[in-house]
Amino acid sequence: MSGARDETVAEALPTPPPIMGNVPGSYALSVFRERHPVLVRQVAEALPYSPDRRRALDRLLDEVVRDVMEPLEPSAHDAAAWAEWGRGKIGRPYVDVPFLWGESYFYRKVLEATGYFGDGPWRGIDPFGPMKQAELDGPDVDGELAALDETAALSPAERADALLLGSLWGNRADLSFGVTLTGDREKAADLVVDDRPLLWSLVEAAAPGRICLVADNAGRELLPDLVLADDLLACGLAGEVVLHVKPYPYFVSDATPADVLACLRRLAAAPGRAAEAGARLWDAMEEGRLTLRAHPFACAPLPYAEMPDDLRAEFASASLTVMKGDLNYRRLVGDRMWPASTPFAAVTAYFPGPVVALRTLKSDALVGVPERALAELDAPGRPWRTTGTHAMVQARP
Ligand SMILES: O=P(O)(O)OC[C@@]1(O)O[C@H](CO)[C@@H](O)[C@@H]1O
Repeated sequence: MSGARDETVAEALPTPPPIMGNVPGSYALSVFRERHPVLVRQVAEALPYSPDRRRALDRLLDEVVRDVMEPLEPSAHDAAAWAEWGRGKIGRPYVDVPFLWGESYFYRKVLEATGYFGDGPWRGIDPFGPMKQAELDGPDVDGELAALDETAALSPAERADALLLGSLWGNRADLSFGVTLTGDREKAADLVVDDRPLLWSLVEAAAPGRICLVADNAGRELLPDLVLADDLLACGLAGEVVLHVKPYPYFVSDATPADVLACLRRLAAAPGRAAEAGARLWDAMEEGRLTLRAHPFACAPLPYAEMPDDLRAEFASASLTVMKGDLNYRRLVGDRMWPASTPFAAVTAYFPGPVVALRTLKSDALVGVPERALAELDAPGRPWRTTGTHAMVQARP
């Protein structure tokens, strides 16, 4: 696809309005009204915060319930950046600004309340750490890692595909490395779009390429992401995997460098093939074949179309960028009210290289689904766009 043609396609697309939180009955409104207050209470209970932090969390709860975005403390290291991004937004209700923006700001305010960037003892303490740790220690993970041993019976192509599906469904956070072909067929049936053939042709054509894997959640999603990265490196489909994570805690479970290390340790401590993968990944990090990035833009309230030049150059130099999860999908397509049949290639034409989205559907942003498929999905009258029951693999060369 030539760059010139991409721009023409992009220009031809009318840009729909952003998804907002102030639409009665919408998923976005429920996030602000129901999810955020609960989350603030959960964070407050997860650690023995000192009285000053508890008061700050109470104030945040009040802010969320009153629904007015208050400014960051002027002393915050990033106060100026947020004031600039938030021009015309701060002071308004969370629900009256674009959904992506309001949510992002809320997570920044959680870190302010818990003192994550402050000078006190809570500096650098992940407020979502206890939840992440509980997930990683949970009994399900043992079973999921043990199931990796079943991949020994598969051909390299079957194994790569099974691990890809494990990584994809890991985004639902109830992943399973159920790698039997029956399991794969069941999972494939819930794929709203399945561009796996294009994905693998891109990977193979560039092998051993440099693959950027833009991670989403820690724990039970990051483990299968790492296992997939290991397989790509081990079978020579990738010469280098660049794993992009968040520089600091975000959207509850988003992966940070500390979470990557926790997952590597979890793999190394497991029996069987999981431990072997963990050992290879450890070596790959030491040798620079698996590298970590934690770019500040990963926590910016902005779509990828507005990414800074250094990140653009990074993605441009990759043979493929894989975007994991719902939030990355929203940022990739701009979190707008696209008619769902709008072509994925047209919406992502701005992206500086081949790109694949691996995502379970957990919010309203949706493109690239043909009208007929939409009608079939809508027919039973059950929600499918925001429940995580369906997934998609969308690729653009
Ligand atoms: O990126 P993930 O983990 O797949 O999904 C994150 C997400 O579903 O959680 C939010 C609800 O708080 C949504 O706005 C958002 O898209």
